[in-house]
Amino acid sequence: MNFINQVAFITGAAQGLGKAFTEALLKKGARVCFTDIQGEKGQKVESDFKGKYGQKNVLFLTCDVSSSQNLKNCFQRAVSTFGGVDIMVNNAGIVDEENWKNVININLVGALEGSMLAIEHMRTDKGGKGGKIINIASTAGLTGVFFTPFYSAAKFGLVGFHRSWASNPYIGQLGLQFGCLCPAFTDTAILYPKSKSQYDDDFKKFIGQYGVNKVETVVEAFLMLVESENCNQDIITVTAQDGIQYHYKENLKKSNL
Ligand SMILES: NC(=O)C1=CN([C@@H]2O[C@H](COP(=O)(O)OP(=O)(O)OC[C@H]3O[C@@H](n4cnc5c(N)ncnc54)[C@H](O)[C@@H]3O)[C@@H](O)[C@H]2O)C=CC1
Ligand SMILES: CCCCCC(=O)CC\C=C/C=C/C=C/[C@@H](O)[C@@H](O)CCCC(=O)O
Repeated sequence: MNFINQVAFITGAAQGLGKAFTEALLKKGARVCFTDIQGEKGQKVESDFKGKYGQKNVLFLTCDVSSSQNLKNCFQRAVSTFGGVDIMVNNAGIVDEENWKNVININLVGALEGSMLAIEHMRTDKGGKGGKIINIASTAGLTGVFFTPFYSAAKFGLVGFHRSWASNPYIGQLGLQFGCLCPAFTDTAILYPKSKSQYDDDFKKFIGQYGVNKVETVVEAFLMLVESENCNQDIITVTAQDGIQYHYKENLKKSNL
């Protein structure tokens, strides 16, 4: 599938998974507005991507998802630059258990606000063209994680929001699809939080036991959601042990996640 005429908006995308999702969509012909709180880093990536994928297909905006106004302005800028947004990817996230209200504001509130901007823009009963809202949660949103309870709480909240919207019986009439990606540990900077914790050794043991996903595998799972004719209600997990696994509403109930 190619994404010619499709426009994506991605948060937290100057590095890591968001950057890789941005490049994967650009390679397939989409136009992408990618955003991040790290302005300088994002601008360097923008210049690289513009060279590879075309000046008119790429836009970087400095954006802090914990600021409602900043996120709204950036979303509107993407709409006015590209003529609309078809795929919203709420990806920005942090691990910072000491400053846990930031974790809730970025990982949960930021993703909910991003989703609401996309819903209002895309819903066909309000003149939109429909679209996909992909939330990047985590397996920590499906199972408790003792060393990052606040992170896990934020991701559980995001999965709950995804499931609630995805199960809305009127979703087809609104032209919306909700897909959710839940990777386990993946080889990006987030695995190395700046602050130390009493659980660092447990964390290392955990990682040693469960392994770490390659970014490419998570990108493959992401593309399964965005390329699907209808990804609504889909939750995809990616673990080093079991690889990519689809969980539809029914079999998720039966699984132990
Ligand atoms: N790498 C992993 O093991 C896993 C990551 N995830 C999720 O994937 C998403 C992406 O994380 P990674 O690429 O792994 O980590 P990363 O740390 O490389 O990327 C996160 C990005 O979010 C940005 N960001 C942080 N605060 C922000 C804010 N207030 N506004 C906008 N952008 C902000 C950062 O600048 C960074 O570019 C996160 O939501 C994370 O929770 C989920 C499961 C596993
Ligand atoms: C089965 C759970 C999979 C969860 C996968 C993720 O979403 C990855 C989360 C990313 C990083 C976690 C890092 C944890 C580090 C620990 O050492 C922690 O105790 C450190 C907390 C440091 C802090 O408060 O900033």
